[in-house]
Amino acid sequence: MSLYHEAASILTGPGGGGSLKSRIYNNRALKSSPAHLYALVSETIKWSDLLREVVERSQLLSVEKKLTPVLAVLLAHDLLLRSGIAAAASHPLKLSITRHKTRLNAEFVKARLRRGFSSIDALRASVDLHGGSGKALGNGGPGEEKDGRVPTRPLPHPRWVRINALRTTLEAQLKTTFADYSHTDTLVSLLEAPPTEKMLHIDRHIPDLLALPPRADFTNTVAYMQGDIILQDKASCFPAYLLDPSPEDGELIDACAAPGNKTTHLASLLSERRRVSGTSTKNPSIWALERDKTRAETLKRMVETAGANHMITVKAGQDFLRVDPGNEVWGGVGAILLDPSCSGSGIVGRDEIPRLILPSRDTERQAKPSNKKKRKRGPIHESTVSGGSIIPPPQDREIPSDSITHRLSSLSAFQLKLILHAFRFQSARKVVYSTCSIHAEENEHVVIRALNSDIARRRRWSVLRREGQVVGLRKWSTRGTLSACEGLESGYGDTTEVVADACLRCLIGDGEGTIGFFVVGFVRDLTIGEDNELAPDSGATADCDEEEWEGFSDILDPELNHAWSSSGEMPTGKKKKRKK
Ligand SMILES: C[S@@+](CC[C@H](N)C(=O)[O-])C[C@H]1O[C@@H](n2cnc3c(N)ncnc32)[C@H](O)[C@@H]1O
Repeated sequence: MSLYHEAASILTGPGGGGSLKSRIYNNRALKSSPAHLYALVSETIKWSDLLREVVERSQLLSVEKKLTPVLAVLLAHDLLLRSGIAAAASHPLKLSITRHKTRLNAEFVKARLRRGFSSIDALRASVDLHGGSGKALGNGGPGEEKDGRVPTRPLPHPRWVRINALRTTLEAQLKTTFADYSHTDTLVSLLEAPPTEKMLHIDRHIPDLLALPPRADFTNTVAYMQGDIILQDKASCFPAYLLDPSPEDGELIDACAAPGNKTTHLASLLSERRRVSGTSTKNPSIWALERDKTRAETLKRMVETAGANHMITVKAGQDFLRVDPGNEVWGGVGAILLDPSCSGSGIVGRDEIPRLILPSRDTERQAKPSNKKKRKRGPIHESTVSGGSIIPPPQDREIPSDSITHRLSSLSAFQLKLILHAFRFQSARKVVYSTCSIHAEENEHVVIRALNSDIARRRRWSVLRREGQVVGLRKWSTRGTLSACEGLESGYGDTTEVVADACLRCLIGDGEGTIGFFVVGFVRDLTIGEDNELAPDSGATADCDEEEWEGFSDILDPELNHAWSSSGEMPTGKKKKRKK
């Protein structure tokens, strides 16, 4: 049996327990060198997300009928990432892949560029850092276009705690809940300290945000139970802070609100601004829209616990796309926060298990997305390698073959629709859009399409430039990926560089302790009227079909430091068991 057939049998055969390494090294029936086999299998798993894409786009499997998806990714790995196929020149496996070398190479280059990497070395560094080509997607390489800084080793994820200004102050919490904590100036020293150390770091970008050691648990504290403190990842605090809500904005909409982290953050920021400016109003000024009625219940409870009932009106079951922006009810809305469902690829922990992702043979479907609505899809892996041990694919589960590319394309179409819909609100002058995705398709590409839209040009929407951003985020150094921002149509006022610099990205594992995240602001110049040269707005987005696949909603997990869980776990004083 060749090296590749042996590797394929390891990847698709029954697990049998033990680590991947021990299973290879202890298997005396294998003919290939264990070191060679282990390197091939583990590296192919790491690169499989990208290799899957290359194989699918080259249509290799529809031509080479004898190749299985596993063999295809193994061979593509050696052809594209190593020195070539380890087999005799006339070996049928070698021939089956080398005759497609040119096309595979071209698709490999495109896949690299789609992820925003200018060189193979930068892509390799990111894949090594993140342990996979899926996680590296769209990151633009950690620091690649910034300062070439690639962290040498991953640091643990801190616990982030947001102080809720509706109920308390940072000073009060430092004197009570965190009274016996020492302070450190740097996040790195906090993360390098023993996990039991009572230490905190006051964040330098987001006001009222604290970093605590990864294992710190506050869910039993009075402050947590009464909503004085909220567990919320740092990146998740960017959108409300970037929107910078002020009394002059009038009313605000949080269009995709549940479970309510960003809604309550908006309320906290706004109440602080009101307090400082002496503006007082008893009227609610934030509309929290949530399409999913069950999730809206969690939202309501979160709003209540945060003490924000007097500021927030929850519209349970309300689809933002079904709201008429011209209706007078919304006439006072000056700012909109959009944090829609996304692929969730930036969420730490969700994708920690390295997975073998295999290509589909169904290239016809790849070329033409199905029109079926709302089909939820499962994971696209066949085998899962957990902590180095192989878990065979569940026998009773259909193995869906849809590609990530199609998921991203339907998600991004939906995300764009939401932005264009927000642009239609008569008095809106600020929109913030965010995702917990690392994919450029859901981030910079959506921004460019939004800026190129008729409605943006007609109503004079542009990006919120870096110099106009709140001070903490102006200082944030990781910006949008330049190459992913190309494609601005002529006539748009800002350059690609300005747009990329306006976008903010959070990277996993770059030492800042965030999940993978993207956020951008749009602003509208109300001093000049609409551009009537352009065709009148048809309002068409509201009538469009829903997206095919909804993607992840911000499933909040106390273990991962994302506020309360989507199952509705709230600070009741009793810990409920979460469903896994
Ligand atoms: C990523 S989550 C939002 C997380 C929330 N912003 C937070 O920070 O807690 C996306 C939410 O948007 C909701 N959603 C998706 N499409 C929507 C739409 N068209 N109108 C209203 N809500 C929508 C989903 O049900 C989901 O609860």
